[in-house]
Amino acid sequence: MSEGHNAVVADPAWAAAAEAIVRAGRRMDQRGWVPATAGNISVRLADGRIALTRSGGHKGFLNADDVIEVDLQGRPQREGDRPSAETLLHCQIYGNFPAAGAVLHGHSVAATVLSMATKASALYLADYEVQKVFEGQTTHAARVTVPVFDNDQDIAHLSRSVALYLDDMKAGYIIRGHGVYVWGPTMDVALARLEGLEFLLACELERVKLGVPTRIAEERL
Ligand SMILES: CSC[C@@H](O)[C@@H](O)C(=O)COP(=O)(O)O
Ligand SMILES: [Zn+2]
Repeated sequence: MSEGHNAVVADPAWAAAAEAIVRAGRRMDQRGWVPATAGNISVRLADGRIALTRSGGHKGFLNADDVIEVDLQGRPQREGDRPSAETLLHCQIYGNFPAAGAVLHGHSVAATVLSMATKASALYLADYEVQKVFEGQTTHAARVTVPVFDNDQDIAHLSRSVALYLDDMKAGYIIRGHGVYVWGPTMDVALARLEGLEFLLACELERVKLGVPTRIAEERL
């Protein structure tokens, strides 16, 4: 169990992680991806500690004290700390991907609306140059699958559905009517992937609104 994190000066690695989370929250808020108190953000430090947002705060107005430590099972490391409601989804990503260093969750309009406009269990992104922001993607001439899971307030139950597909995810995943989860080896990479995914979902939403053909879902939106 670590000391409290108010004395961040004494722990530069923790201070850097908290600062990365605060900056990411501001960025996500500027883009309209974390309305009200939506969203959660975490970083895994080199020593394995997980820094995560407290539950219930506005992610655009975070400060270092809004970032708390949890272990890989999601247990807060300081008595009284209330971690994100979706802590288990962060821990699942860190447990599954040893190289994951940051996890981002947002509630954009595009992710929310597109995932509610179909009952399909995946959305597809194809023919876009920006797909290359995702891991292993080298060309627009490909189709990137983004799994969609039905929303569930039982996060342990939801995580068991996610677990079945986690190894094959190139661009993160979507929870229906809720939002996206994206990760990367560093906060900068995770933010770039989130920005790429949100850009592509926004493009698809525009196409649906224009009534032009799209390959976003295998059934018609
Ligand atoms: C505005 S309600 C959103 C929450 O239910 C949840 O989905 C969320 O993203 C934020 O929860 P939090 O507990 O602050 O991490
Ligand atoms: Zn959420």
